[in-house]
Amino acid sequence: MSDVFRFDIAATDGAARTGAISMPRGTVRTPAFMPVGTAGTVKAMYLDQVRDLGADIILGNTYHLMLRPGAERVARLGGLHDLIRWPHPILTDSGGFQVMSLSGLRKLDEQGVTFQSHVDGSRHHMSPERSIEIQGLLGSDIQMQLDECVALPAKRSEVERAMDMSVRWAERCKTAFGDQPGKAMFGIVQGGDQPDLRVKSAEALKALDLKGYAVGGLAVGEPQDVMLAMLETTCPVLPSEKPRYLMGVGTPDDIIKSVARGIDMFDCVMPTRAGRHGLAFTRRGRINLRNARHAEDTRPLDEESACPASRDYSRAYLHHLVRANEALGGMLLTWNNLAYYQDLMRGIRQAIAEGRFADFMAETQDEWARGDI
Ligand SMILES: CNc1nc2cc3c(=O)[nH]c(N)nc3c(CCO)c2[nH]1
Repeated sequence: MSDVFRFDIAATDGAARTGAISMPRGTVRTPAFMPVGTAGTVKAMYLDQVRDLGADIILGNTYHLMLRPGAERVARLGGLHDLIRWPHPILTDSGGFQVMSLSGLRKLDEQGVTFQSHVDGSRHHMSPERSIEIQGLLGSDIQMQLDECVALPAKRSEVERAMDMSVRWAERCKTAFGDQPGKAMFGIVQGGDQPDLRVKSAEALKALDLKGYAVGGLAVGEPQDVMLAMLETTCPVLPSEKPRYLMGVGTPDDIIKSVARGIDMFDCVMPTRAGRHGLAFTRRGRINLRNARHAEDTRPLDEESACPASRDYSRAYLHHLVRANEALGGMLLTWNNLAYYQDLMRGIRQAIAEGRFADFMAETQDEWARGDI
């Protein structure tokens, strides 16, 4: 396998781009949605199914995997790809976001984050260097810098402090990552809802000449229009020939509007988490299968879908499974939701390639607006 990491843009339509990221373990068609495989599994799915739905890459988490089974143990077992039997690209988040949202007793300073494991209470310290070392032990193809994501709303001084430190951590992560042909370390733009801080962060990371750039610090409680405004501020500053990854986003509407502003990659727990809670994403919007109105509805979620979970099972049966809290309910709805997300990404890529993305956006939003069938 060649040791090249490269991003080729095949077509653009306004600020939207479609193309492919080529890596030794495979090619990622963009815009891409990355199913979240937090602890080495996309919950309630077999990874063969995930692949068959069209996913080219999945996301893993440094925080979860360093705590259990442990980064050195994963390395001794041959790395994450062999362990979970996913030979395609894996992107790993650096752990900072998860530490701040999951762990106890955490302290963050220039050296890194110190925290207590939510698994067994053990204490850990993670520096930017250690985060990159862990991602290397896991065998990650795209490694994220360690950063500090500030929840919004936040004081400007807090946002600025975290943004400046994240830039310094990006420099340390670049040094720690070194030169790994075929792999990439992405910087993460911070700056909260402050346009000038977003520009400062993007300019500083651009100067590091990294292989890709994430837009972080969003999908943390701000309204969608604030998120989109930050993309309009940030994307034009980032190098157009490098991939742009919007972290933690989002709903289908978030995704389509973010693609229109220049984003190439997404990850979000929504399709998988919502599936486990009885929610189905469809071309006509969201359906809560717990609702009694589905109890005798013999229609499938979407008879036009290629996914068996969407096409072959009645809403009545899905309603029963959800109400009975049966594992199969979460499995089928997760399968349906990931199928819908990958179908949406495929439609987005085709529309951009054919220069009809604006029409595609309008048609898709009209279908959602028509509401539940
Ligand atoms: C659900 N919303 C969300 N916003 C995020 C923002 C960040 C961020 O700013 N930095 C890092 N490292 N990860 C982030 C993640 C986890 C990945 O999905 C986020 N997830």
